[in-house]
Amino acid sequence: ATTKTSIGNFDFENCFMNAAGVYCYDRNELEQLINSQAGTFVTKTATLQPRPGNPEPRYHDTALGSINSMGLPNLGFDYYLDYLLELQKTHPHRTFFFSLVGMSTEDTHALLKKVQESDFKGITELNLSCPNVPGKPQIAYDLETTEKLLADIFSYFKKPLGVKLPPYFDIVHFDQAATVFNKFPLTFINCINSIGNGLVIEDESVVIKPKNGFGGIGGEYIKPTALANVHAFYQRLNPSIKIIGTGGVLTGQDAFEHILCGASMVQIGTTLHKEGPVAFERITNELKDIMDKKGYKTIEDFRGKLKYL
Ligand SMILES: O=C(O)c1[nH]c(=O)[nH]c(=O)c1I
Repeated sequence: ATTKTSIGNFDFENCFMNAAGVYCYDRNELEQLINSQAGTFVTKTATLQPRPGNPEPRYHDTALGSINSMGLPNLGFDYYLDYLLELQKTHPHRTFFFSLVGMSTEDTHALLKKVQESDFKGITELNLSCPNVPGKPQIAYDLETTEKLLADIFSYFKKPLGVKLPPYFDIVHFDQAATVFNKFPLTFINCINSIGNGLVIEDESVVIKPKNGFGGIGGEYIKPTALANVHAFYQRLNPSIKIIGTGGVLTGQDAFEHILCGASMVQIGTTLHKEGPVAFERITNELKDIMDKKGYKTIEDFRGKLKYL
């Protein structure tokens, strides 16, 4: 079996990659992803200026997953663009993802105009779902603002673009959100970001410093919500808008379920943070074993074919 995939006009040797924020802060980490079994990588979400992020401790692993309130720490847009342009020379046949978001609507447009005018040939992931910048809402929970933002963006942005979404929890919200996304030539949507503003307690205390311990939840806790978001949008979106499945992937079986729900690419966050880039080899082999046992040669043989009772 092969776990290769495609998104838009891009082909990838493997349908696994990191989730933005994990193992993608600088050149050192990104190089490790390039040299791993991952099919591609996405950068840490970049802002116009570098950001130190929230006070530490701001990330904590638990038995069932993780909680984080990083606060968008990153080395700034130019650092990541420079590296991505360098990779276009050293790895001309590979396509990478550039995650970004502005701290204001104006900044978001400034960033995307810089990408549009640059020689960047990869895929842009606009993060509409950061839950950890105090005072800043998760943009994609405001569908009116999201529609206006996408309408303005697509008036000038002509390169491949997808959006990173927070989890939705109401069928009516799936309907309303899909109606908005279907209006635009999106290359993909990525479901889901961490479940925002959870609380993890050990003994009598929170485990992270920012926001009195409130942070985005990842790992085993979130797979049912992640699968539901992947499948809800798979059922509702134009087939031209691919779906990246993120959330709760620990094993090949978890990845199989994301693809069964409609995902064309699977991102790994918490498990990558805990295990390191070798996780890509393990999970890829586990998925290939499942496919071989079931007689599936490619992921297209079962993608989206979730059975109902
Ligand atoms: O706190 C973060 O940096 C962060 N953390 C997340 O869990 N998701 C996000 O999109 C972001 I931008």
